[in-house]
Amino acid sequence: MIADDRSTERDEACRCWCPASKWWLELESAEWFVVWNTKQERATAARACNARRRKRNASKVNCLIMASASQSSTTIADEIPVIDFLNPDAADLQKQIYQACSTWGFFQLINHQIDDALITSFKDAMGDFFSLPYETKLALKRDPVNARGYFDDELTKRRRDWKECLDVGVPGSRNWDIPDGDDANSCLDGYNRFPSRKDCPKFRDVIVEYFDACARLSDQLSRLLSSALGVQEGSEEAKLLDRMMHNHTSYLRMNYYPFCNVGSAGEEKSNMDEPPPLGISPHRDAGFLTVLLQDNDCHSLQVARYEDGDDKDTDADWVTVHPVPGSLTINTGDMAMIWSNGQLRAPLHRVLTDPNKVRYSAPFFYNPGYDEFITPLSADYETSSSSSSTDAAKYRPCLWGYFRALRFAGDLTDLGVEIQTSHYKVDSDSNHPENQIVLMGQISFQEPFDVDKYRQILQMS
Ligand SMILES: O=C(O)CCC(=O)C(=O)O
Ligand SMILES: [Fe+2]
Repeated sequence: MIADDRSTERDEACRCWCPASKWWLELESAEWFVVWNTKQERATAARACNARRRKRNASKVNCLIMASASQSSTTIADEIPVIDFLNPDAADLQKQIYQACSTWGFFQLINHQIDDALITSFKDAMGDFFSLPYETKLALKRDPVNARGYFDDELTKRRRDWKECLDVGVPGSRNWDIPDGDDANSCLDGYNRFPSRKDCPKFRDVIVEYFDACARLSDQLSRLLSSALGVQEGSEEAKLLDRMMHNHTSYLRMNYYPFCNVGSAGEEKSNMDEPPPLGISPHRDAGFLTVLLQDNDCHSLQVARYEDGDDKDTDADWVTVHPVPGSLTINTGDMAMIWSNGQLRAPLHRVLTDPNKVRYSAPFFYNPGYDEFITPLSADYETSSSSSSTDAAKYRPCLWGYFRALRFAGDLTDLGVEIQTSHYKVDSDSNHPENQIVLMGQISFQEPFDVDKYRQILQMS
């Protein structure tokens, strides 16, 4: 049984609150409550609900499926692969990573070799930062000409997230010793804004050390993925990764999710007749891969489960990613999906809010150089028949600096539809592949991108 005692007070429409998913359920009949105790029953319920939703052309039954996934999360979470980085069998390690990234797009990495003491200091540093007075954090606020810094007003897929963040990225000079605001440090994403040493004495040193450790780990993971995809070391195709090691444009995001006792319209919990807001709305990470440090106490990250060959975003079946103690959660992003011609998945995921607990997390986004055109590996733009020795390319080349600038613009301000990899599918009629060339002629990747200045071109796509 998943609903708490409020379920006994269901109204005509059989609405009830599901504490497991923290979501309202709209049900047509009470028998739906009891069918979710096993995975098999849950799958049957999901199929029946989908059929019912299609028939009624309604969106509400979605909630039922989301809730059912997290209800049985103790068993389902076990299915997100746990991979041991110290596996002595290199071929087996590659295979496991490939399998995880081509199905779930997520796995949990144990024995990742980032020091426990560093992780503890990093978590303490995050806690210190987010406990600063709001005005102190606000003084570091990001803006339309600097993507880095503090913010609490991010939009994901045009909806405001329930979180506070601080973004710190690799300096333009690639040298952490040069002062953050120095011209040498500016790049498309702007420049870093750290709290003062007076406010957070050890913060900068700890963040830089953790950042560098994540970059090294990301490089190792990318190479394992690349070998698993059959890319030969030293080959032309491997060069993207060689360059990425030196020209990556990664950033580390520190997330703080306050507990949430309001509905989506901001009313008090007692009056709530809307589902609560989300910590982060469903999205895919834009870069190559993400190294995520999760919160051991508050488990709110959910990933969409896909059936074989299924690539739909609607009707997602959500599975909670309970962090294995000591692990880092890894997922592949949009650029890995394009690069692998769709063999690796950029998984849809979201973060729930919690009515009682705060949560901290820190994704490190490992991103290519701004000027890289990410192109499907060993794929051919001429090939249309499956009898050819190379696969037909599924995506057109994607300029990372353009994709990143547009994603940032969409996080900051509502531009209409957010840029997605689907806009680069060979059969898409989107203007992005052409617009990226136009924009490339107008901007410099060594200068902060100005969202307001290029608003017109951003909205053209
Ligand atoms: O907080 C989390 O666990 C995930 C965060 C996330 O998905 C993101 O910041 O892109
Ligand atoms: Fe994410």
